[in-house]
Amino acid sequence: MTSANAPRVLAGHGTENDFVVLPDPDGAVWPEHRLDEALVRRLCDRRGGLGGDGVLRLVRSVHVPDAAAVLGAHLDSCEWFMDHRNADGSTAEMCGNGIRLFLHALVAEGLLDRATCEAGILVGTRGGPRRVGATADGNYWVDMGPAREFGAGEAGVAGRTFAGLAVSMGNPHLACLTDVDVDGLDLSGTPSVDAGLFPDGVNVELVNVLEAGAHIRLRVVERGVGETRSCGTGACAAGYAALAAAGRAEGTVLVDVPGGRLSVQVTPGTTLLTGPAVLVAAGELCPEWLAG
Ligand SMILES: N[C@@H](CCC[C@H](N)C(=O)O)C(=O)O
Repeated sequence: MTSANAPRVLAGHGTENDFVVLPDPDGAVWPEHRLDEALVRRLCDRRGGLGGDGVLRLVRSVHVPDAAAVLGAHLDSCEWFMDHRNADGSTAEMCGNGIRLFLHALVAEGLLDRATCEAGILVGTRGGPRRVGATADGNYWVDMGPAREFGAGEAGVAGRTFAGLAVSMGNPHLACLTDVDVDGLDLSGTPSVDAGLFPDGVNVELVNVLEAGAHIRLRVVERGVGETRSCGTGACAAGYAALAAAGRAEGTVLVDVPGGRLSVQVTPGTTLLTGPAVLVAAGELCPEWLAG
């Protein structure tokens, strides 16, 4: 079934952190008022909608009203803007798995050529510009900027209290290194955290160190979503915390998540996240469903 008025849609994931992708290069298909919180929730609904941890709109920065404010002098160097929404309809500053899928989808949709993608481009996000590109082996890397510590906190999860490091990757994280086997935890609830330290909410990572400063396993409860099978910014925050716990300010950490494996390279100046991006389907949204 095809219809002239049916918006194009793709579905994909990065280490099984999955997204509904809406191509909207000229901002004409999904103006802000149309892609509202309620529609994002419906799209991400795993039974009544397509299902996903969030939505990524592929749009040129000039068509995003608040892009100039967040990108400033970088507006001209960021042709594209990753308009990310969490499954509950809220916006986030950054999404490490989403931005790799964003680049992959730009190429798949013919909006960016492969050579430019391999060289890397600057993408606008609500957390500022981020450089992202493809690796020779078909993965994607993103320069996430430096991890910034902003205190120590605790998370109440599954009837236990976990101590953690508050780390900003543009968005807020509490990375909790623990000896408790994270695979055995019930993460169906919302973690309790200090609202003073996290006034805008927080993503909580529960982390087992497999090899000090080199290899970790994590599970994550994301702000605006709940438990997901991966979180790119969370992997960076947890990698940074694992290195700090090993007394190091730099290094490369392998991060195992329920949905696969990511690599996080930390230097004093930046954080490089590398991992896969997968498109699963492409088609169109049914006007009848949209009108419902
Ligand atoms: N899954 C993402 C992070 C998405 C945003 C997060 N839920 C927040 O609200 O900060 C990632 O891969 O980084």
